[in-house]
Amino acid sequence: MTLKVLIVGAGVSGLTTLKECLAAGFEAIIFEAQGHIGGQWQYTDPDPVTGEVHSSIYQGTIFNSCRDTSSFSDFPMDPASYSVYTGHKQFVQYLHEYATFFNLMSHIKLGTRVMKCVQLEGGKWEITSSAEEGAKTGTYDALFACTGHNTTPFIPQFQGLADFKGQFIHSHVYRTPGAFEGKKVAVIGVGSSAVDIASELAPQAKALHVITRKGGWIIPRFVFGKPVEAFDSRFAATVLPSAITKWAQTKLCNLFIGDLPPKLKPKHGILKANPTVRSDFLEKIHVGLITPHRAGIEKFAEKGLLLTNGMELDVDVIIACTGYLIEFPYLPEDSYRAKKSLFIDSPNSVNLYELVTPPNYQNLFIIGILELPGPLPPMAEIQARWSVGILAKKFNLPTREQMSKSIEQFQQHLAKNYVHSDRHTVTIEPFQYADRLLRPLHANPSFSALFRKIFTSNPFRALSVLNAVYMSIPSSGQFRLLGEGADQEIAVASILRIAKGARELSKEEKEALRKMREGASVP
Ligand SMILES: NC(=O)C1=CN([C@@H]2O[C@H](COP(=O)(O)OP(=O)(O)OC[C@H]3O[C@@H](n4cnc5c(N)ncnc54)[C@H](OP(=O)(O)O)[C@@H]3O)[C@@H](O)[C@H]2O)C=CC1
Repeated sequence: MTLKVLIVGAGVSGLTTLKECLAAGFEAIIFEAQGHIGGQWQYTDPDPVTGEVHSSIYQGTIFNSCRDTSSFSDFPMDPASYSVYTGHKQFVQYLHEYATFFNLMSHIKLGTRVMKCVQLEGGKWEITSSAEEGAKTGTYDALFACTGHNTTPFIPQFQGLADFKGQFIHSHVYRTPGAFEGKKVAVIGVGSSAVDIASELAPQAKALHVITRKGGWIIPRFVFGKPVEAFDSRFAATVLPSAITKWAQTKLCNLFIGDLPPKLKPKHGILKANPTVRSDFLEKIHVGLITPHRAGIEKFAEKGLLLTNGMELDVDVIIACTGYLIEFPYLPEDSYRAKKSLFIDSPNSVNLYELVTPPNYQNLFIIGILELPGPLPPMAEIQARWSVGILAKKFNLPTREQMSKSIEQFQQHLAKNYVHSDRHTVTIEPFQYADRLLRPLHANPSFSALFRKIFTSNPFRALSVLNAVYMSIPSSGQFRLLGEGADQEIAVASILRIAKGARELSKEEKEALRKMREGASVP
């Protein structure tokens, strides 16, 4: 019997989930509330009447990971069309190309908002949705929630917020720098939103303050002319002892960016917090355009802020870049939220086995709620393949008790290895996580499996692939080389082209894509 599957959201996670579901022969459909695909990555202007915005993307958003690592594993981004780091417009264009190439659009119902999902006895999901033609209810065998975790702004309960007479916004609604020209601005936080927004506003603002409690490592996009990820590798992440890798990464960072400004220099090590990527932020501090403050917020006052170090800031605008709440309003809350974490007490702690599926509900998969030093799209794709593998009975989930134990161990791991914060409740180490999820599909690119290929296929090519997978920039084709769902032709061609640094798709890639389009693309 064909499984009937509903996917909520047509962003990065929803599109790749749809593609995997169709490839497995499921009857799958996406319900997307907006009138377009792209999810968060589709920039939207504020509503002219209410001022509300859908996406958290601002005009200046540039992908934090580079083109060669960020594509889905079987659909490379052509360097002839895409820049080394893509802006949001280019990335949405890529998502459109992906959806067209894999014939996904006819399986997407735009303008359809999922309102409520209830699990029925026996495990099916009853879904209530609303669209222009009215509300509808349907029943599905499995449900994928792919609406991301950067939608609901997290605004801490700042004391005195109502007393502030200036403008207060969350980064979620920030779009362009123009409106802040000549203003005195305070930005709270030092995550990607804070660092991007501060860097955009600083040249035009009268004063630009950045307030951070813990400081942070700010990693440049380019190091010695290459994307910073070119200095990462599967070898460094999975073969070298982690102490050596961390030492080398810290040395490289220090060498390249110099000593961090004291107000920014964190006590924690380089990968103990989610990384923030931006090349010009430190420069803007060094030339006096941005003033960092190492303090918390004591309270808001009529004319600005009182910081916990006793400093008073007189400002016109305060932008809280304080992150987002993990929230799925259409799901039962106990299907994803941890009741109370023993290790990190945060509303963002989740009760999901492998950060995907809850032990207490069946056939529910949440794709794409991850934080990682690297790109989300290939990881969301792996989560989708893993979930589809479960539904297709390629392997079984462990027992409920085992899943709960594993969630507890993951929480312990977070508490031990990351700064305790609402930001670090879904943080993963990408290679280890990817391999764990791909292992039951026999698709993890292990050294031994790739090494064996030297004796069973063209040895020179197999050696080049092994070398590229372990020593080169971590491109996502490595996840399509083996096992269930493998597509060797496109995977090998794109891995080798990316390792070479060629400036356009290779002939082999074009040929592999042509064959996929003509024969193998999903219906
Ligand atoms: N270009 C891109 O690709 C972009 C990607 N993103 C992504 O979006 C996600 C969200 O990023 P972002 O919006 O920056 O949020 P983050 O959760 O990453 O950062 C929140 C920041 O706010 C601070 N903060 C939270 N609460 C308080 C408080 N009460 N007082 C003072 N400071 C506080 C945190 O400090 P502390 O550490 O002390 O808790 C942290 O510095 C991330 O995954 C990020 O990578 C965002 C923007 C651009």
